[in-house]
Amino acid sequence: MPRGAFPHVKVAGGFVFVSGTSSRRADNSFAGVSVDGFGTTNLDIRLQTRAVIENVRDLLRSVGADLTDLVQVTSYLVNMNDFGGYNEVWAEFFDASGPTRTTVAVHQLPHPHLLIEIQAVALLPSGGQS
Ligand SMILES: O=C(O)C/C=C/C(=O)C(=O)O
Repeated sequence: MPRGAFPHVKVAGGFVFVSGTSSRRADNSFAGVSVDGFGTTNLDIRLQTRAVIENVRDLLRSVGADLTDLVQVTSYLVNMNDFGGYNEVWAEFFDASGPTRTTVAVHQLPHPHLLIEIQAVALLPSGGQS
């Protein structure tokens, strides 16, 4: 469920628009977040990036598209020091034939445990024709 009055995904004009997506799971916990025996919270950019891309993939599949249909991605990192780990996991899913990409660092994301959020646009495989 979105945490506000907006959809996770919207189809318009043959394109699929995916709202800012995090590593949030259905139970509202986050992938890539763990708390050790001392109560210290550890955030993992690789696990979060993988979960975010998989969440985007699930949203695309819910409207008949997939990661291969992505044309444009904007990634928001809280810390550009995470760029290496993020980029490494990105390469597990995409190569230079994948979507155009812009990566920026932002001051904050909607939850303090989030290191990354991704917003994306895909072209419906059918071009919107049914
Ligand atoms: O909170 C999330 O899991 C994903 C982020 C959502 C937004 O960017 C938003 O609420 O606008």
